[in-house]
This record gives sequence, structure tokens and C-alpha cells, in this order.
Amino acid sequence: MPLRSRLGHAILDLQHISRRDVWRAVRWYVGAVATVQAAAITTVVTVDRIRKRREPPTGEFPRTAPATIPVADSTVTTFTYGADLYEDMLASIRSAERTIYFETFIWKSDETGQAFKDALLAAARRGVDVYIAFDSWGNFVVPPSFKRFPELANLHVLRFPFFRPGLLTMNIRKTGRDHRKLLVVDGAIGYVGGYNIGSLYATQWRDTHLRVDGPSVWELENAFVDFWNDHRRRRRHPEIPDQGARSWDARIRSAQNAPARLLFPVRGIYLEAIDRAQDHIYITQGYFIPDREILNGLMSAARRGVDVKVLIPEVSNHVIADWAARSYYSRLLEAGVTLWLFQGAMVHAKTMTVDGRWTTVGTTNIDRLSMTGNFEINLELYDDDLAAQMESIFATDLTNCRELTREEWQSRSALERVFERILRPLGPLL
Ligand SMILES: O=P(O)(O)OC[C@H](O)CO
Repeated sequence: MPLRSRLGHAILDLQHISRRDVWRAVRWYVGAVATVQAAAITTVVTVDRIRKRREPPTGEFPRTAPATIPVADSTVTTFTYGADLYEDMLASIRSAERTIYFETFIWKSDETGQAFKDALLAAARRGVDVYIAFDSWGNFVVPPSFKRFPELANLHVLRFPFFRPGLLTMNIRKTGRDHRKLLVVDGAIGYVGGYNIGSLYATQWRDTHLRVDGPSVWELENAFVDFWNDHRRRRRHPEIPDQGARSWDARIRSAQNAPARLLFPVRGIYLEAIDRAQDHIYITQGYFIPDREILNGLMSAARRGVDVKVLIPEVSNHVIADWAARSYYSRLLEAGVTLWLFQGAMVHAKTMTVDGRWTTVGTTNIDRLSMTGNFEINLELYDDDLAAQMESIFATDLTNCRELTREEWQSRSALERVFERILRPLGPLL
């Protein structure tokens, strides 16, 4: 049959397909994809649970002691072990005289969580103005009794809502979780980084937090004040006076992702720094699902000769995130990026250093939820000595990693490749 005639028949056939048939086909396709993905998720989660039960993570990793570095007119202390950090944070809370701003995504009701609650309540009882913000979604499984606080005149608690209406109305301003982890005491001491509050994180997870002492604490204080004033319930929570900048030093700056303000500058600082890199980029991430621009930036840096090392857990606590990340490995490895898999424990840090000059530490994962979804805060620091300390921590972490080589990656099984293809579309959702 001539081509024109075949086309004519096809068009006639198409005209006979009703709208109902089209919808039925679409429903069938969507249903089939969802079923295959659900089956794949169930399989990898089940296999992961069995594997972790048989070979539980040792929770052991090399430790680096806290180190204090002068940066600008302040000092910055690095923490890479939860027990050290929590002890320091609790001592700061116990020493507070005027104000405490405390914000966390996860606050477990275990021994560590209780120690923080007790210290915060004790501070409020001795007259310190205590402001607490925590995310209701992140603490959904925490018993309600732990999330109840006594009525005290100078204790103010903001539960960031579980339900975000913007998810239904497609209004970005009303979406996002409070994923930040912050503590500011008397405007003089500030903490920020990857640590949530819980006993598991104290000894079993490798994470990174910074303590800032001095005028640049304002960067963290201001971040809390802005968040509090934007999200407080007017009848329940007092406004915190916004005093304006005490410090204006570009060597330490905070970048805050705030969907309510349509601002996602943390993604910007990552992209800028990657773009500027001339010699090396060292990244440590718990969940590494880069978006197109970050992926392209890292590949292009590696292609122009920059030594790009990405350190991630071999097995994280979110197996689906692990599988979503795998679909980027081929391109990264082909471009010359090297991948380092942390052994025996979860590494949850969210850090990057570039060229021994620039550092970021904060709450932002390299994934879509953090980069363009949640409320986040990172510090961006231009200081050679601090970058050197961060690179020394990175070198220590590398001693607990194995490199995932191109050869090993290319020789993975066909079944693994099938699962990667099925789970890849979940990446942008995580
Ligand atoms: O969301 P993050 O980065 O604070 O990580 C939280 C942990 O995954 C808790 O399961």
C-alpha cells in the first residue's frame, strides 16, 4: 500500500479512538509504571533491611578532634563527632544569660533529646528567653508527650506545620520543611551544620557542624529571627526585634533557602564555587542526587582538570536515595569525578571545600528537596586556614572509604542496571 494511503488509514483509525480510550491507555500506562516502581522500591527496601540485619553498620569511623580557627573577627570550631558537639551545645545552653534560639529538623525523644529539652527548660526557668522551632513532619514519630512544653512566660515554641498547603495549591511560598539545625546563645555563640538531635547521631553517624564565636554569629542569629518572624503565629508567638547587622564581613556569610521568600541561594553558592574551581573540589554528602546544573558543573570542572572528589556513604539510611543517586555515577565517573564510599557508618555531613580557599557547611543536602524545596541554612566561609582544617577532616574520612572505580561500576549486574532505570525517576522527588 502506498505511504500516503497508509497514513490516511492510520488517521482514520485514530479518529475512531475515543477520548475514553485515550484516558484508559494513559491510566493503564501510569498504573503499570507505578506498580513496577512500587515493586522495585519494596524489593530494594526489603533486601536492604535483610542486609543491615545480617551485617549491621559498625558505627565506627576515624574521629577528628574539634579544632578552633580564627576567621575574620570571629572564631570557627569544627565538630565531626556528635558526642563532642552535643556536650559543647549543652554547655552553651547551660551558660545562657539572655536568649537562646534553637531550631532542629529532627529531635528524638531519647536520652540526648531529653538532655536538650531539660537544658532548654532549665534556661527558661532561670529567666532566659528561649525560642524553639522544630519541624512537625521530621518529628512525626516522636511521642506527643515529648513535644509538649510547660507554659512558661519566656518559653516560646514554634511547631513548623506538618501540612503545607502549597503542595495542593502549587504555591511554592507555602511549601517546604524546616530542615535547619541551628543554635544561637546570647547572640555570642552560634552552631550550624548537619546534626539533628538524637543519641544515634552522637556516636554512630559521621556528620559536620560548626560553632561560631564572635560578631559573625549574627549571620545565624539573623537567620533564626527572620524565620521566626515569618512563621510565628501572631497571637501565640512574640515578634523578635530585628536589630540589623552587627557584622558585615564577607569572609563568613550565611545563605538561606527560604521557599516562603522564593529564595534558594545555597544552590547558587554551590554552583558559583564549582564554576570557579581551578584545582580541587571536595564534597561530603549523606544524600547525593545532583540536579542538572550541579551535575554538569562537577563534570565540567573534572574535564578541565579539577580534582573532584565526592564522598558519600556506601550504604545510607535511605536506600531509595542511594539507588536514585546511582543513576548519576556513570556520567560522573566518565567525566573524571572520583567517588569515595564511606564504610561502616552513615556519613551525614553536608560540606564542600574548593581550592583550599572556600568552604561551605550547613544543613543542605545536594538533592532537590534541599536545594529547591526546604528551608535550609549554610555558612559560606572564605578562609584558607579553615579550608585547610576541612581538607584535613576530608583526608581523615578518605582513610575510611573505598574508591568506586569505573571498572567496578561498569561491571555491575544487568539486574542492578534495571533497578537503576526503574528508580531513576524518583531522583527529582528526593
Ligand atoms: O534530612 P536530614 O539530612 O537531616 O537527614 C535526616 C535523616 O535522614 C533521618 O532519617
